[in-house]
Amino acid sequence: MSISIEGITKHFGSFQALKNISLEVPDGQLVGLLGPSGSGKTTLLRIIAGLETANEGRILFEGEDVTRLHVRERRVGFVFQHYALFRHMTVAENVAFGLDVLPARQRPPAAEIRKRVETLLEMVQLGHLAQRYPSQLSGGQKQRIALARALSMKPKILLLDEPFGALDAKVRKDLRRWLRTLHEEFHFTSVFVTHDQEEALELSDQVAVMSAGRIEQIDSPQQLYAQPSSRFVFDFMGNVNVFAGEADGEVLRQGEAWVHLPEAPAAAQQQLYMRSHEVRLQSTAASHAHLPLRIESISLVGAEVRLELTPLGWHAEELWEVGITHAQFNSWQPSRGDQCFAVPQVAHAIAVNAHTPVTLRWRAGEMDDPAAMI
Ligand SMILES: Nc1ncnc2c1ncn2[C@@H]1O[C@H](COP(=O)(O)OP(=O)(O)OP(=O)(O)O)[C@@H](O)[C@H]1O
Repeated sequence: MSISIEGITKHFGSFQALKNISLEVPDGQLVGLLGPSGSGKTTLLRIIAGLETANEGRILFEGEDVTRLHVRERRVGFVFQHYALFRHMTVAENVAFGLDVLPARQRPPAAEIRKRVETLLEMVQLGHLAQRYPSQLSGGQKQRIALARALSMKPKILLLDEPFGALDAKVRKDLRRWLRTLHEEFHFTSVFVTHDQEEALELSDQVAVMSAGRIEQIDSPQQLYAQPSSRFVFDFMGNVNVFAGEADGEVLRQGEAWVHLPEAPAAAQQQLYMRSHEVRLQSTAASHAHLPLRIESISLVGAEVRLELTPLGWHAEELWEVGITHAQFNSWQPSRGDQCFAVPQVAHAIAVNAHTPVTLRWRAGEMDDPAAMI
């Protein structure tokens, strides 16, 4: 079932929490609402659910206007960060709860409810815990039960508010993978809230990045990462290396550092944003960039070796961070205090008062000195 969000505005007194939000969630998609605390994610989710009313705008499910429908009539499933299971009920009773309390006319026969609960518990792989009480479950298990309970009403739409927020990193990762599988198998449409960019990128078909009550960008995870449409999205999507300089023709300079841009920029004051994988390190400067750095720290992070670097003879607000492979690390054998040069492969230029970055690429070949490559 598709969800259309059309021009939603929400005020709390004089404070405007949502500013003209529009978003299309196609049938069967999983859409993540990503943004810092207070950006309006939960408020938007509650408006979709019918737990909160908007001041302006409409919500449509499969083309039908549900803006004025009561939460019960919208028939959506919810999962919240805090599992909210009933402590005095067993796992099976918790999952059956929504069905048990239906008016007699709508309630399925007891045998069917039992069967449905069994199927749901199998689905979340917790059939063997049916007779336990919530206090006897781990956090991850409780959250799976909460999900089974939300699915007991066979919702076509499932809304999740930081569903894995309170769990440790390993359990979160397992649950994400498992939610994705469930989603594909049962084909519901989901909107979930998170402030964790890794979670949003891993789970979503589309991510809506929110900031101060607005949607900054809606895109697939790949597109969002490759082509952030604003400075805010860039900053929010994880570590980024910044070189701020003054353009002199095609050359951007600051202190002893310079970068020869593929073309002269429109404005003199520019910032180049480069993600860790868009920069290489060399033992000498490349022909198009002179960005000397000193190694501050070296840490092994899973499959890569991450270096933190300080600019030498120029300034950056934050340390630079570049990842290299273990093979590169082993042949180079760098130590703290060693010097090297950053070589941008791709950079995103943002003029000082501008909002939207321009992506710059240097032609391979003119870029690297093979002898100096690390
Ligand atoms: N009932 C309310 N009354 C007044 N202000 C509210 C109310 N609910 C939310 N707000 C305000 O609206 C803004 C958006 O809140 P919301 O909970 O939607 O943000 P969020 O992005 O989900 O944040 P978080 O990640 O911290 O949960 C916040 O500034 C919040 O203080």
